[in-house]
Amino acid sequence: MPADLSPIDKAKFAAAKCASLLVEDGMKVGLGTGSTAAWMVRCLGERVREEGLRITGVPTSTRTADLARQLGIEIVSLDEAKWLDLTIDGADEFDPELNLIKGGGGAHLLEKIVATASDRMVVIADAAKEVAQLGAFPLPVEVVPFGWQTTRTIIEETLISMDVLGRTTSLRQNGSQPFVTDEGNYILDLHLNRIGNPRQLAVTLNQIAGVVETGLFIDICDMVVIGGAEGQVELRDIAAGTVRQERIDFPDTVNIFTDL
Ligand SMILES: O=C(CO)[C@H](O)[C@H](O)COP(=O)(O)O
Repeated sequence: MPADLSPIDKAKFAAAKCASLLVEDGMKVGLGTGSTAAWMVRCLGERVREEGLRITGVPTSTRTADLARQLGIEIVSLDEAKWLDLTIDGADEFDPELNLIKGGGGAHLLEKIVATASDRMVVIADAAKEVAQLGAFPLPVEVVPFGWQTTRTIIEETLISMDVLGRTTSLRQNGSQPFVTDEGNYILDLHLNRIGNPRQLAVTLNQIAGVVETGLFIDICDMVVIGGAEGQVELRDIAAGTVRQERIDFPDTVNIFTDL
């Protein structure tokens, strides 16, 4: 087992490796964004190289596109692919109904478009992402830069009538500048602590002019693969009512991680 990987990275790797095995030859696959998704892209790259797996990937960010290209995965735009067999992505939180908060990496707009254009969305996560109720992770809301301060005020006023515990917002920064998404927008992080009704909140926020998309993914995720630091994985499919446990063997050399 590689000595230099932290327990959390081992957990992310286990989930990513397990989900990468769901990909079959000829599939069109949505490639998520973030550190867990990056492991999955590396695992798919390994399968492309070593098994000759033929897949077409649709990346959800420039970061993921760059990584996939480097690893020899053929990538196309969503417009070229049109519809996908499967999207595999990380998440910041998931609840018992597999509703999600995403957007910690600022890519949730493209991630949501890609996930909803897929037959199945599989989330890969470590156990720390599981929550009884969404909201401890600040909810990312992508907003158009034009008039963003007005949009922020309207969001804050709207939150007064919502079933949430906290109501402060912050503009995501990249150093001393606002963080800018791949689509040229800003991100407001909503510090809500607990979201009583995620479905209602998502619909309400999406009605505000200037809001492009929220990081709430409601009824989009089909299955979560939860990885553990010892290589154990749990596959939870709420709709099918199944929970499956498996074990993923870690590669026994350090190099395989750096080579992936
Ligand atoms: O939504 C995302 C990016 O927009 C990521 O999937 C989410 O932030 C999880 O990231 P990580 O796997 O690094 O914990």
